[in-house]
Amino acid sequence: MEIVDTRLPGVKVVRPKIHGDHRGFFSEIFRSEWLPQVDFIQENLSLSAEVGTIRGLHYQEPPDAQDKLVMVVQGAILDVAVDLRHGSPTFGQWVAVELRAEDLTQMFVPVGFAHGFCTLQPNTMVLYKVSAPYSPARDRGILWDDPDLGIEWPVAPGAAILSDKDRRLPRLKDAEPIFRFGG
Ligand SMILES: Cc1cn([C@H]2C[C@H](O)[C@@H](COP(=O)(O)OP(=O)(O)O[C@H]3O[C@@H](C)C(=O)[C@@H](O)[C@H]3O)O2)c(=O)[nH]c1=O
Repeated sequence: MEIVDTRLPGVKVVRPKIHGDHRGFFSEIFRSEWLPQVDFIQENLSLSAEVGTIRGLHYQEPPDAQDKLVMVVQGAILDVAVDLRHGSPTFGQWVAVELRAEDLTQMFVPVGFAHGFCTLQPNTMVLYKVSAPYSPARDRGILWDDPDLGIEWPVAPGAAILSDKDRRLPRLKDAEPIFRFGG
């Protein structure tokens, strides 16, 4: 297993060791000691049928703000985290990592960041642990194509498949400031 930092401090890439043999492979995809500061309490699985499906950019308000550890068990995604912490040197910046079922690469997205992804293959299944329970009342988001973010999504403008909820999300500049850097 290898954990590497990304250009956004706090967002990490986790690469589990894959033990291949004539049957297939075995892999430890999570150990609590890898992320000792985090206590995951819920696990989610989503299936996106079409290439170019975008889910995001999502976060929950405290006290139900969530750390997330995201992986793909079928297909592939471009996984994105955006720094929402006001006062952070990287506020409004994003990082994107390709996660593929073949290599089991994972992205750790801590509290204070929005999370979203775009599917790169049909029938992509994303499995992710979260450190706080789902709270519809505290569910928030930022518009996926907010021009102030400039995220380079791998889908042509107009071709993205989105939920109605995600189409109506605010831009970062219009979102309530919730997270403060260092607080
Ligand atoms: C996220 C979530 C949704 N739901 C329900 C609500 C709704 O009826 C249905 C679909 O919900 P959504 O449209 O919010 O699902 P989705 O757009 O896949 O939301 C997810 O997107 C990714 C990017 C994340 O980071 C997650 O935290 C989560 O926000 O599932 C739960 O019951 N528990 C949950 O934890």
